[in-house]
Amino acid sequence: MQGSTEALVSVRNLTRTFDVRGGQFGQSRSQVHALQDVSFDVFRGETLSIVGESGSGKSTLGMSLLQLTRPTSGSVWYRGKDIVKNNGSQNRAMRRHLQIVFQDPFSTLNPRATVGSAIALPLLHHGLATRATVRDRVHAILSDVGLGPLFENRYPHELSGGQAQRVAIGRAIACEPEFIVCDEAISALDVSVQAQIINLLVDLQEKHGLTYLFIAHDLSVVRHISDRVAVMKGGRIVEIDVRQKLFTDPQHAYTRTLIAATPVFKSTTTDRHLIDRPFDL
Ligand SMILES: Nc1ncnc2c1ncn2[C@@H]1O[C@H](COP(=O)(O)OP(=O)(O)OP(=O)(O)O)[C@@H](O)[C@H]1O
Repeated sequence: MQGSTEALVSVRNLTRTFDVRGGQFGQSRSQVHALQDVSFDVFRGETLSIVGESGSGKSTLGMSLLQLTRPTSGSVWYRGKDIVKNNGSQNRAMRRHLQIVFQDPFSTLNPRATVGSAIALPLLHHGLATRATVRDRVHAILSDVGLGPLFENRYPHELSGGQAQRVAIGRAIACEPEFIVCDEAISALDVSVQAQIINLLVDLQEKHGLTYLFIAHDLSVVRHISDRVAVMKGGRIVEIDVRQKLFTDPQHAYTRTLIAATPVFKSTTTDRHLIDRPFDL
C-alpha cells in the first residue's frame, strides 16, 4: 500500500439531494438522492478509487469534496476544518491544495488561452511564481507532464486528447496540491493513451507525494492502480476495502456483480505502470 493511515480528507454523513422538475411543463417536482449518508477517509498518499454504475453518485461525491457542488448535509474535514462551511474566498484558497481533473480536458481549457498561460495563471494567482520566474516554472511543469517547452505557445485546438489531458494535469499540479480528484480522467482517451496518462499519474504521485481520489468505471484499471476501492450504488458506499481484499473476497453482492463483468486480470506485477492496454484482456 502506497498510502499511510493518516486521514488527509474525512467525509462524514455526506448527503446531496437534487430537486428536479418533471412533466411536460416542469409542473411536477421530485428529488434525486445523489449521495446518501456517505462516510469514509482518504489516507495521505493513497489512491482511493470510486467505482459504481452510471448515476451512482461518483461525480457528485468528487465535486462535493472540492465544494464545486454544495452538499445538502454532512461534513468534509480537511486540515482540521469542515470545508463545507467555507465561504467563497476560503474555497478558492483551499482549491490550491485540492484539485480536480475532469474527463474532457477541452471543456476546462479556455480555447483562447495558450497552454503556457493556462499553466501560468494558477502559478501567479497563488503566488507560486513571479513574472520573472513564471516561464521557467511553466517549462518545468510541462516537462513534468511529458510535454516539451514549445507546447507553451499552442492553443487547445492544436492538441490531441492525450496532450490536452497532460495540460489539464499540469495545470492541476501547478498549484502544488496534495489531493487530486481524477473524475474519469482517462475515460475519453484512446486505449493506448490511457496507459500513458495512468503512468504519468503514477509518476507524479511518487514524485510529489500526491493523494488521488480516482473515479472510474473501468475496473481493470482500478484493479491495477488503486490502494483501496470504494463501491457506490444508489448514492451510498456499499463496500470499501483494500484493493486485494475487495477483488479476491468481495463482501457485497453488487461488488461481486461488478467484478464478474470485468475481464480477467492476468498480470501479477506489483508495478503500477501499465505497459499498454489492453494489458489484461
Ligand atoms: N445538477 C443535477 N441536477 C439534478 N440531478 C443531478 C444533478 N447532478 C447529478 N444528478 C443526479 O444525481 C445522480 C448521481 O449523479 P452522478 O453524476 O454523481 O453519478 P455518476 O456515478 O458520476 O454517473 P456517471 O458515471 O454516469 O458519470 C444521478 O441520478 C444524476 O442524474
